[in-house]
Amino acid sequence: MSSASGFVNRNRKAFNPPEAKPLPNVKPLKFGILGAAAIAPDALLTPVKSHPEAVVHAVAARDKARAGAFAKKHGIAKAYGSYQELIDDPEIDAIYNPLPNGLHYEWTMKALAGGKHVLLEKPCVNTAEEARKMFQLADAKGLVLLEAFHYRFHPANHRIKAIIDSGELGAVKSTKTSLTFPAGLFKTDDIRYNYSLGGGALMDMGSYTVSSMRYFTGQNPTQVLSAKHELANPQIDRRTEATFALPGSITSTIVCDLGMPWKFKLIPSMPDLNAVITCEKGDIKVTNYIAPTAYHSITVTAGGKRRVEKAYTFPDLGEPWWTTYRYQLEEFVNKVKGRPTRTWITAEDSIQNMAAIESVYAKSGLGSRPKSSYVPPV
Ligand SMILES: NC(=O)C1=CN([C@@H]2O[C@H](COP(=O)(O)OP(=O)(O)OC[C@H]3O[C@@H](n4cnc5c(N)ncnc54)[C@H](OP(=O)(O)O)[C@@H]3O)[C@@H](O)[C@H]2O)C=CC1
Ligand SMILES: O=C1OC[C@@H](O)[C@H](O)[C@H]1O
Repeated sequence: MSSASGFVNRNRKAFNPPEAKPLPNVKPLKFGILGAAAIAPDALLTPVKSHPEAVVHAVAARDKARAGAFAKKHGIAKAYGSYQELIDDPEIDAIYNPLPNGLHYEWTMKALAGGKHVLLEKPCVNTAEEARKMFQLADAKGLVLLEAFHYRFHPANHRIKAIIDSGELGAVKSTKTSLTFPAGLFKTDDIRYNYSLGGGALMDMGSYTVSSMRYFTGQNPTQVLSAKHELANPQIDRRTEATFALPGSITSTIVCDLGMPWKFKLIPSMPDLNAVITCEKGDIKVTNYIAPTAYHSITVTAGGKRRVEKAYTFPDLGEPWWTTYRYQLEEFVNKVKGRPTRTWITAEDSIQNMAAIESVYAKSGLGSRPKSSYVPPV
């Protein structure tokens, strides 16, 4: 297939996937969604269509009419006017939590207390301490809790990691992971610009740049060497650039931006969705590690030679049109059903990611996003 027709076919099917037939004699995993959030269609509603063992059974919104309209639009059986009512629905097995970051802790704790598995949007909470408490509760209850770092589940990112781990290029010396978008994508009243809801570029786009830095190097940072923000308001970073020291004399740079100013106020700046991993004997340049289904390239340069790789499927799993979210759903269902998973984001991984994010805010002086005021019952 030519790369142009491959691009068109992949992206057409990614948004309109062929529908899977339910498996005979298998009880599907029933999801409930907290909030009629903008990300829910891409992250869960479309992926479940091609999964034979998952359905979205209910949605809750603070306003019942909003939940009803969302349910009607997406063919969801039930709509609730409060999040707790949905958690209390005995038919629901798993909660998808795409609430603003500052509400992740409270509603994930409540969902776990209600005996539900949770697929939780990134970043998992506002602080590492809250992350630890949440994963402790999941563990104590024997429930699955996954921070939805969907990019990790895609074969392209597995391939990058495999090239690094093969030793072909020698030890990693430095990395740069970026995620920047031009101004105009998010309005000024967006949750991302709201401090009390856990906003900030580093929390939003930056959580991926920190996560991918930690994934590609296989290390947690030991020190923040520099942290620089451009502010949208006194507490909110519109852009963050930071450098870290990691074990093995690795230096890593992250760059994230919620809205880069347009050039001459006329030309939108190009998004940067790229990663560069520089090793002793060569380097890997990745375009679009974050949504590789759309397109991506993995360019490996070593010993005067250059090759370009792509990976849309695993040899034994996936379709070229499977999105990162579809691969993630596959593993979430596997985990809940007690089957082996090839990719997982562990509790410690999520906790360390939050710790690294907080360390940047501490270095710059901007400070961590506020802890939740929710106190779980003893
Ligand atoms: N995995 C991914 O690719 C992406 C993940 N995300 C993550 O998903 C989460 C939601 O992002 P997104 O869908 O863009 O956000 P939205 O603003 O579209 O949705 C957030 C939802 O939170 C609910 N909510 C509850 N309390 C508040 C409040 N005080 N203010 C505003 N909303 C409130 C609203 O639900 P209600 O319907 O009840 O009013 C709303 O639907 C974030 O954690 C973000 O980081 C976002 C985009 C991409
Ligand atoms: O998770 C996300 O991924 C894509 C971005 O557009 C968005 O801001 C972010 O929340």
